[in-house]
Amino acid sequence: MEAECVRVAVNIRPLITSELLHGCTDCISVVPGEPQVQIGSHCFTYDYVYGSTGPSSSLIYDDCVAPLVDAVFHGYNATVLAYGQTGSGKTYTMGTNYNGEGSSGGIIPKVLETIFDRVKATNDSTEFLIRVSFIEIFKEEVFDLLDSSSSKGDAASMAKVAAPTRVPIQIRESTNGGITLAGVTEADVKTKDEMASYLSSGSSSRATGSTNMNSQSR
Ligand SMILES: Nc1ncnc2c1ncn2[C@@H]1O[C@H](COP(=O)(O)OP(=O)(O)OP(=O)(O)O)[C@@H](O)[C@H]1O
Repeated sequence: MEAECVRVAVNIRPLITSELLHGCTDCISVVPGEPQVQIGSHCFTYDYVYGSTGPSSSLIYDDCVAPLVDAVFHGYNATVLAYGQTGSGKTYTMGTNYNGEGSSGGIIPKVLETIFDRVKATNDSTEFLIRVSFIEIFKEEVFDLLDSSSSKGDAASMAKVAAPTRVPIQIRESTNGGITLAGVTEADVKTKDEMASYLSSGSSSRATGSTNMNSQSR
């Protein structure tokens, strides 16, 4: 593991069709050979920069995520957090909309694949228990996306809205100071396909507001 507990990578997405049609041009450039970007006269340095004229985005998993999956098998906890304004490419980068078909370059599908390949390759005397939860924080409330009793968003609509009947779950602090999500679904999964199907059904329950910047997302 690297010495830093938190490492930050920037993934610069290419301009999407609607931006090209509006005559937009890139506002960000990568400083050659450096994990640094330049916007106007300002430079920002990160641990990694991908996309645009920098290293290919396909390297993100191997550089940033594979060491975390490996650490999980050694008893560590790991988090991959995508952060950015609407339409900046979080869903694409994470592969959240992956439905199990074909291959996706996203981070989550690759994590699923690695976990199950590793379990398969591990000595039969080791028992693994893999559970999956999928939650959404929407307008400061937490929703369980794997709760089958909650209504789903209207998948046919381009502009999905929060289903009004969804009941938020409570965030609680346990006696040992840990944070728990009261009653959140923790589904046991035994195969990659099973895990991908939870990802797919959970994704379809997300309450995604359509904005000018992400109306192409799906
Ligand atoms: N690296 C990339 N290469 C090509 N297209 C990309 C890339 N990243 C994002 N896109 C495209 O840009 C659009 C917006 O991306 P995405 O939906 O992932 O944004 P988001 O940050 O998840 O938005 P929101 O917060 O509104 O959900 C989509 O059409 C997506 O396919």
